[in-house]
Amino acid sequence: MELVRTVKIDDPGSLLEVAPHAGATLWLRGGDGMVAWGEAARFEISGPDRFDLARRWWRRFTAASRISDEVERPGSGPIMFGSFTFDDGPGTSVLIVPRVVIGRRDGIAWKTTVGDPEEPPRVPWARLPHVDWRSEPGARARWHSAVSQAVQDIKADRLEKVVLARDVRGRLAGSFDPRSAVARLTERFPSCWAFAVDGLIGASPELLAHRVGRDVTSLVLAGTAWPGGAHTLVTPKNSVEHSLAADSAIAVLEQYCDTLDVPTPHVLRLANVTHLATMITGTLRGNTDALALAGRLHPTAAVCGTPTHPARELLRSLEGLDRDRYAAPVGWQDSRGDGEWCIALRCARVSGQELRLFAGCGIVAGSSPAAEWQETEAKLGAVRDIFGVREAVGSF
Ligand SMILES: C=C(O[C@@H]1C=C(C(=O)O)C=C[C@H]1O)C(=O)O
Repeated sequence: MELVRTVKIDDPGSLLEVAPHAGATLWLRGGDGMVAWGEAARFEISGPDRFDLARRWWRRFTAASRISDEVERPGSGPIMFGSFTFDDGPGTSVLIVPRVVIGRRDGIAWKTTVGDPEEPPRVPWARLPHVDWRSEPGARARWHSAVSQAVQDIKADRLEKVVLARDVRGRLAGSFDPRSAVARLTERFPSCWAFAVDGLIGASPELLAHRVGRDVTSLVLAGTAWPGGAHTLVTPKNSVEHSLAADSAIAVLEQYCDTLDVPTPHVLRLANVTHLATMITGTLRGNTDALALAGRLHPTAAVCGTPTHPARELLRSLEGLDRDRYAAPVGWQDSRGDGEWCIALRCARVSGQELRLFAGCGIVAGSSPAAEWQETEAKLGAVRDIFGVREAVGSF
């Protein structure tokens, strides 16, 4: 039985600077969050039951741990980070229990250790390498025909909305250090959740499920405008796209919450795009954990469509894409069941020297292929642009 110990520590300063090497797990927002390293346990799963299997495994892990936690806040004590696949298959979802976690939230900082880990050597940050982007002949034509087909299906009342996505691949010309990538992302997207979990890096603006005790929050985004493209965010098309996404989250959260507050949508401004956003808050009826909520919410109509099943079938046939861990829950959970699960958007999967970026957008009856292409380009810019910036920002 391993001892999981959390102690209060002095403010560590920049959390990113504390991460000792490029293999660290990172979860940051507005300067706070957690950095973690080492692996006390790892669990890989696939299939339609992946969320329930993950929760069961996590319950067993925490039940088998001896816990000493002098902080007792969300994220302290035993914690796992996870990244799930969008689809039931192929691909694996992963949970990682780090050996060491340094966290900070609301002015309180802590260190959690599992067992008695050795201090790893500190490896200086590597600059972000040059990327050779792969040219994709025919990608634009394929996109146009997929969007046109989706619009036809929607006009023929086969469904109301489908979210179509595409990927862009590149080859890294040198070694990749997620600390450098996340540093750039947090600078450019301070209101987003910047992460590096098992080779998935990104800065997501969309919170699928956040649970602290009985309080639940879900930030639903859908409806996008971007500089040089669609200037107007509040249009009938975007309002339809948005309300379908919000409704899909409300329909699930209603089943678990005694009270639910759904304000009118607000405008979320990011460096590359603006979104219509609805911040749903609720009070849980029972003790549903954050990952259970995320698993039930996934996939919302922000990343799949309405109704869910036909949209999922249509996107699968039109995209010709393995979404891998894009557009699926990424986040963390502690032993109390508190946690923070985002939708992995504005992200890239790094494996070896290969880099794969993803972006998608909601298609409704009023969508045009050219505008939706531009929308994916604006969203892809979130990660693509960090490779174009050459100045150092951390301790390289
Ligand atoms: C699918 C993505 O984004 C989602 C789709 C949006 C839209 O269609 O307007 C907006 C925000 C996200 O919910 C993505 O970034 O890849």
